[in-house]
Amino acid sequence: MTTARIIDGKAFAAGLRERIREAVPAFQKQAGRAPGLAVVLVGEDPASQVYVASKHKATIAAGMESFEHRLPADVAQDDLHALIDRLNADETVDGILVQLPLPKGLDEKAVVMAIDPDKDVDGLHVINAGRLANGEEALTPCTPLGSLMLLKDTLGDLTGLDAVVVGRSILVGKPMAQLLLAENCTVTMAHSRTRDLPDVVRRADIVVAAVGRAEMVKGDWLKPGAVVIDVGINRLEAAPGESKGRLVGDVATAEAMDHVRAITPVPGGVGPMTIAVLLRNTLVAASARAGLEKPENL
Ligand SMILES: Nc1nc(=O)c2c([nH]1)NC[C@@H]1CN(c3ccc(C(=O)N[C@@H](CCC(=O)O)C(=O)O)cc3)C=[N+]21
Repeated sequence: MTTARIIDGKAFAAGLRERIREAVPAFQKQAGRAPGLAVVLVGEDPASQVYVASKHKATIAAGMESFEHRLPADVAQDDLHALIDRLNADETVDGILVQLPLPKGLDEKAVVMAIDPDKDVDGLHVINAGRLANGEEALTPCTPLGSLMLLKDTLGDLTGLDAVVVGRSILVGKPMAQLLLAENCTVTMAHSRTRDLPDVVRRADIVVAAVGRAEMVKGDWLKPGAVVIDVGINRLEAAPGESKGRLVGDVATAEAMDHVRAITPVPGGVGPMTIAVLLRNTLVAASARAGLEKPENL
C-alpha cells in the first residue's frame, strides 16, 4: 500500500522562481540596475558544465544579470584569486559562486574564503556559517535552505519535532542541522560512525538524508508518518542496453513510500530547489548591498 505524498520540489522551485522574477523590478527601480550573479567554472567537467548552463538560464529568466567566467583546469591559484578580487570589487556583482569541486591541485577552501561574505550566495564562507550558528542574518547554503522550505510547506510549524540529519558536510548536513534547530526541532546529527543508525533514524519525525550513498536509508528505518527529504543525487551504473544509469537518492524511495507521510523524489525534489534558492540568495544579497529591505515571502 502506498499512501505517501510525493513532495514536488520542481513545482515549488518554479513558484519560488516566479516570486523572485516578480520581486526583481522593484529592486531594479530602486537600485538602478538588475541583481548580478557571477559564476566561476574552472575546468571542463561535463556535469559541472550542465549545472552552470542551467544556472545561467535560470538567472536570465529571473530578470537578473549573469556573468560567466571560465578558466582552464590548470589555472594558477593566484589567477583564480585575482578573478575573485575583481568580482568582489565589481559593484554590479551581488553574488559570486565558484562551481565545486575545483580540479585537483587548487585550494578550494582558500578560494571560498577569498569571496566577500556579503556576496557569498553559496553561504560557504566561515563568516556565514558563524552567522547562521549564532542566529544572525546570514547567506545560507542553497540546498539546506531549499530543503527547509519544502519541510515548512509540508508540515507548517516544525517546533518540537525530532529531526535526524544523516551526513555532516559543510555544504549540507551542518547548515541543515542549524536551520532545523532555529525552527525549534530537536536535532540529531548522524554520520558514518553513528552506532545503530537505523534505530536513530527510526526516532525521527523529519529525516534529511545527505550522505551521498545510493539508497542507503531503507524503508523499515523510517517511523510511520515521517517526512523525508532526500538530498542525494547518485547516478547508478548503466544497466545493459542503457546509455546512462538511473538517478537515485540516498533513500530507497519505493520502500520508503509504504512508511512515510511525505518524501522528496530524485530527480524532481531537492535538486531544483538548489538553483531557485541560489537566485533567492542573489536577490537577498543584492538588496542588502543596496541598503534595501529584504524582499518579502522569499
Ligand atoms: N558552488 C557550488 N554550489 C552548488 O550549489 C553546487 C556546486 N557548486 N557544484 C555542484 C552541485 C550540484 N548542484 C545541483 C544543482 C541542481 C541540481 C538539479 O536541479 N537536479 C535535478 C536534475 C538532475 C539531473 O537530471 O541530472 C533534480 O534533482 O531533479 C542538481 C545538483 C549544485 N551544486
